[in-house]
Amino acid sequence: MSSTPGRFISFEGIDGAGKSSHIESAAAWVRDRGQTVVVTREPGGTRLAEQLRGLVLGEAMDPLTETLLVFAARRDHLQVVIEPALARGDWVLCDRFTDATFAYQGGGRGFDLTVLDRLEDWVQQGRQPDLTVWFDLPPPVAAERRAAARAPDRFERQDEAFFTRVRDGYARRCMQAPHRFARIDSEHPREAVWQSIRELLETRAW
Ligand SMILES: Nc1ncnc2c1ncn2[C@@H]1O[C@H](COP(=O)(O)OP(=O)(O)O)[C@@H](O)[C@H]1O
Ligand SMILES: Cc1cn([C@H]2C[C@H](O)[C@@H](COP(=O)(O)OP(=O)(O)O)O2)c(=O)[nH]c1=O
Repeated sequence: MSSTPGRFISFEGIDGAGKSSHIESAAAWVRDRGQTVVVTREPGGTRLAEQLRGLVLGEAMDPLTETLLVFAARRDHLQVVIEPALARGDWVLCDRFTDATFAYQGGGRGFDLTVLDRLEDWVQQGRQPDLTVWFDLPPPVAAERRAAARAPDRFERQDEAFFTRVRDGYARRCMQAPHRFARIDSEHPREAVWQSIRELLETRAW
């Protein structure tokens, strides 16, 4: 049995911002405090949603198709993994959630935000993360980090202007939900970034 009710924490930011580098450390930190933790990601997190992820990251498609696929993956993920975990009292740490759709499909692709609002309502039925950690850094710095780290997927091949719109999309969501969002300056060295995350978990997640 968990000693506190579960929390749903999402990790967001443009590609190369540092989410993956910190999510396992955050999970270990929470586990050390006696909680059961589920680490998961979007698009993905279930057998079906991982298949949809492969399509979204690999196949050319129009923005509406892309949007419907990420929300279909999210629906399955919520029903199969996230809601059952929260009902058990587990903590769910999720590498990206719906803010990514507003940032990438809304900001990056220019897709209609009012349609995204409606899909969010239908798919999530009011479910939102308790805390969203937004790793923010300038697109050129993220591009340098990515270039040093891995081969690009369909999104990572986009130009700087695309990632500037994605970043602006995150900034808009942050302004709309300041109680939920926490911005971390991830241009800082890794240890400083981790320190900020730890402080955030101590003060806003517990
Ligand atoms: N604070 C940091 N300073 C410098 N490099 C970093 C920092 N955080 C992460 N990196 C490196 O940047 C690259 C992208 O980080 P990653 O965690 O994969 O980003 P994301 O999951 O947000 O796409 C990796 O090579 C990682 O080692
Ligand atoms: C969740 C989500 C992700 N994405 C994109 C952003 C990322 O470029 C990609 C996968 O995210 P991510 O897991 O961060 O990629 P990686 O494992 O390569 O670090 O999917 C969307 O466009 N919309 C969404 O709703």
